[in-house]
Amino acid sequence: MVRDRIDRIGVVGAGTMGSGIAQVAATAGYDVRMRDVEQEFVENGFETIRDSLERLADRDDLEEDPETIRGRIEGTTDLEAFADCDLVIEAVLEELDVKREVFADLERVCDDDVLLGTNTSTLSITSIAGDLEHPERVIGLHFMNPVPIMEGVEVVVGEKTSDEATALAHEIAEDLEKTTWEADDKPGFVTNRILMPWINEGIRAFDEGVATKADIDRGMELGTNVPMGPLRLADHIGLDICLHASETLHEELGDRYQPAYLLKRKVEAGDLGKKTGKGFYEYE
Ligand SMILES: NC(=O)c1ccc[n+]([C@@H]2O[C@H](COP(=O)([O-])OP(=O)(O)OC[C@H]3O[C@@H](n4cnc5c(N)ncnc54)[C@H](O)[C@@H]3O)[C@@H](O)[C@H]2O)c1
Repeated sequence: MVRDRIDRIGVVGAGTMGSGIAQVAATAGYDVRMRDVEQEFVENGFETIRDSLERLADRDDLEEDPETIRGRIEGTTDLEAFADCDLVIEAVLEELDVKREVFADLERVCDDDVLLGTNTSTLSITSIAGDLEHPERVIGLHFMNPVPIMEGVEVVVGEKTSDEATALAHEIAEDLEKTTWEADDKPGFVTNRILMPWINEGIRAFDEGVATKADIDRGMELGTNVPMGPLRLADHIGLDICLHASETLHEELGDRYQPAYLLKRKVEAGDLGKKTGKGFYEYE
């Protein structure tokens, strides 16, 4: 059984994705509790939300004023704040042990009929829910970055996820003005299974001198009608995140998912893409 009346949504993690999920939930009219481990991280999350709402308001993309939307989000470091949430979405670090711990805590604090979503990019939903008493209400709700802009949400169905939980996950995502597709709990789901080898091949093509980085990106943008070529997209995602996702897929799916050498070297050098000002390109 999962509760289908959702008034209050909990978000675990106030980082890039957690703050975005909190923002779209509040924009859709839900009360939101956004939790991180330190107050400073909660404040950073609010700053990201403030900037994003202001940009959307400047473009006339909001139906309410930013302050009203922002006022629906309560920031906290207290786990017990999730006790009266009707749905909780986890967006903490991409580490299986950390996520399993978060879900064990959520199972303790939340009622048994509360749907629990994870925003994992590559980890198995079945493993995340493995030790729980009620794994049937755990599902992948894989939002894309940046959450307020990207329309898609990948719904990932674990071995034990119930049909009822799956139907509710689609419904909620659509209520947040997103469009969903569904994937089985196989490594990388649809998106990262196909995206990560594409990015790695773009990096190898650059490393092996097939073309300049600008021409690799231009070739893929104009030649295949994607908005960003592989090197520019990797910089936007973060090269450390691409490497981590590629390593997880490599472990699960074998050699065809081996990360490119140059991706590893860039991460070792601390050139992580747009967020550090330098990846394959330089940023102001
Ligand atoms: N960044 C992306 O492009 C992207 C896209 C899709 C999915 N994801 C996935 O979303 C998840 C979050 O990624 P992110 O980029 O937002 O990471 P992030 O590092 O920006 O944020 C993670 C936040 O979680 C917090 N945290 C860690 N343990 C916690 C706990 N026990 N309770 C509460 N908060 C905790 C951290 O302090 C941090 O603020 C990951 O699983 C990632 O794979 C990321």
